[in-house]
Amino acid sequence: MTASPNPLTVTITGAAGQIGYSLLPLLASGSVFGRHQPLNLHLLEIEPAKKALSGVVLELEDLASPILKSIVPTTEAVEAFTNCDVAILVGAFPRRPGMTRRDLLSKNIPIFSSHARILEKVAAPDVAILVVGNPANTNALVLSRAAPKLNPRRITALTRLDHNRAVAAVARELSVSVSDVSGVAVWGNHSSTQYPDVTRARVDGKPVLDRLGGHDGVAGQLVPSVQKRGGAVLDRRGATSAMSAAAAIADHLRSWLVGDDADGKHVSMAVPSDGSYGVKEGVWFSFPVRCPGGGEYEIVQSVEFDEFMQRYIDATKEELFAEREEALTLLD
Ligand SMILES: NC(=O)C1=CN([C@@H]2O[C@H](COP(=O)(O)OP(=O)(O)OC[C@H]3O[C@@H](n4cnc5c(N)ncnc54)[C@H](O)[C@@H]3O)[C@@H](O)[C@H]2O)C=CC1
Ligand SMILES: O=C([O-])CC(=O)C(=O)O
Repeated sequence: MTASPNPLTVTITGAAGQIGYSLLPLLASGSVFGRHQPLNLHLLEIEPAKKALSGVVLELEDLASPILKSIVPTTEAVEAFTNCDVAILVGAFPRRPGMTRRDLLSKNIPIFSSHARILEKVAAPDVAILVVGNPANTNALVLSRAAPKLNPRRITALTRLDHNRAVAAVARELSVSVSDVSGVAVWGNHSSTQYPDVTRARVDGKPVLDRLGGHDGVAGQLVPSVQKRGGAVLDRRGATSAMSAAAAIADHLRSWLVGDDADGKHVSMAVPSDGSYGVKEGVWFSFPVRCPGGGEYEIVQSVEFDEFMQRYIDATKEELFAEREEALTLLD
């Protein structure tokens, strides 16, 4: 996506929530779509958050951003999604204590299917959609089922936060700069079954698995620490990750829609499975992808699985197909 003199219309749902609050300044500063790309921001919230949203709008105005051409706060999804080029779907029903993933799904299916139907009708025809609200992978599937006219390749879900967590963990462990780390990928679901694969990690192009403790070392420490990182933040902050989630949304959109991986590194993104690596079609699965920019992506095809890796992939794949079955039952 090269900067266009025409404003890009970006819709953020759940805009007055914690992630919205950290994401909006990144958008307004131009650090996502570029400092010369004018933006219209459409901010969707639910009625109880209307007043808080109006406060967020005051702050957005006070950023005095030269690229913000208009700000539309609304509680009407049709108004929010009309002509939108990019939809960032953050607004979701939150997980409450004691809720299972099925309970969470049943609360979120109506939200994502109703947004899907409206997006299909009123958004720009090639709207690019990023699903953030949890359970993100399966909400993306629900969205696609409810809006069959939307191109599934234009619907992605966020696992870049997990990817960034894994890259940062390798860098910390080896006391190197994150920019020297490559070859890390996150596979599967944005949940504790995700597989953050650091077995192919490289620093300055050299393999580092041995320095990370080999298969046993990473299975005992680094992998579970990335899988449970969201819980660790929740435990200390008393709230879920928001600053790092917003930064990951910015990274995801930049890679996917602008294209910033010219240095040859791949990134991780949940995209519709196409049979790659034995993941049958029908779920949004996180794969390593390369993004040339302009909304294209290619799943990296060259990774060889050993038994160690296959076990993790099977576990996260099974969870996603089980979530799919539950979602399809609830959708019927
Ligand atoms: N995929 C990922 O890596 C991550 C996903 N998340 C998920 O992102 C979501 C949002 O997180 P936070 O901003 O921290 O939550 P939050 O609760 O602070 O904000 C969510 C906002 O969504 C709004 N909302 C609820 N239903 C809505 C609807 N139907 N339409 C429009 N807005 C609606 C709420 O009023 C609230 O302001 C959660 O589902 C969370 O689990 C959070 C971190 C990482
Ligand atoms: O469970 C949540 O809402 C937070 C989350 O996804 C994460 O931190 O990865």
